[in-house]
Amino acid sequence: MKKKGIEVPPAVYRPLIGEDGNSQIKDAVLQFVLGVTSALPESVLPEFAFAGKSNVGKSSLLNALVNRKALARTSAQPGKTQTINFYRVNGAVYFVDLPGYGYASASEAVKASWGKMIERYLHEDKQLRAVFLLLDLRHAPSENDVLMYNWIIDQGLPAVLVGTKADKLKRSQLEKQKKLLRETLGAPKETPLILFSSVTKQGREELLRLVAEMAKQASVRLQ
Ligand SMILES: Nc1nc2c(ncn2[C@@H]2O[C@H](COP(=O)(O)OP(=O)(O)OP(=O)(O)O)[C@@H](O)[C@H]2O)c(=O)[nH]1
Ligand SMILES: [Mg+2]
Repeated sequence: MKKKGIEVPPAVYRPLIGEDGNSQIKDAVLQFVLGVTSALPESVLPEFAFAGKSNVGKSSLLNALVNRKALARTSAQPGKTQTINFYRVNGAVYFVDLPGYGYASASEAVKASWGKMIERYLHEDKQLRAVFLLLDLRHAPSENDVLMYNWIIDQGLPAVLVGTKADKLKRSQLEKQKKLLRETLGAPKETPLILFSSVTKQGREELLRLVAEMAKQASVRLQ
């Protein structure tokens, strides 16, 4: 398969987060948009993908991370993001916004082609360092969430669990949900689980620290 020849400027590494915990993100741009038949970009920067059910808050989380209101389009209606969108951040990493799964109103054919597109990206992309799996803290993980989690692990990729919409729950409920998420997915305690809210920005610093740390490490893929 012919890959798109894409010029990537030499990475001028700028940290994503300062010692004081403040964001050091100065620029975030949409660089590639992949459709069902697009070739994967030949990127040289580490990539971090955000996966999860439609409406779980992937695009909102991305905006919160880079401190922009509407860089990634969000919507109260599920099925907003329909392509794989690569955002280059600080010239150092890509944040990759994936279409959501489990979007009930999409036709079977559309669901199948999105599924294949996501699967191909997660399976073939060489720069992918980790997949952040987003789970709505108000619900138990779905069958699709469990499948996705296992699929990430089977690909030999590090998974990071992110419980979203933390602002909607009380502290006591949060602890219960954390336990439920881990148990349902069968995730070991070594797998990070971050509570996140794009409204209060809870979890933002923790998530950026994790990305910054993983960006420094060599690719983990055996391929
Ligand atoms: N209260 C609250 N609402 C949120 C949060 N994150 C996202 N939302 C809302 O949830 C809805 C879906 O958010 P998106 O970011 O578009 O979700 P998505 O996962 O990108 O959805 P798809 O692109 O359809 O897969 C929007 O109405 C957001 O405003 C959060 O942390 N707290
Ligand atoms: Mg989206």
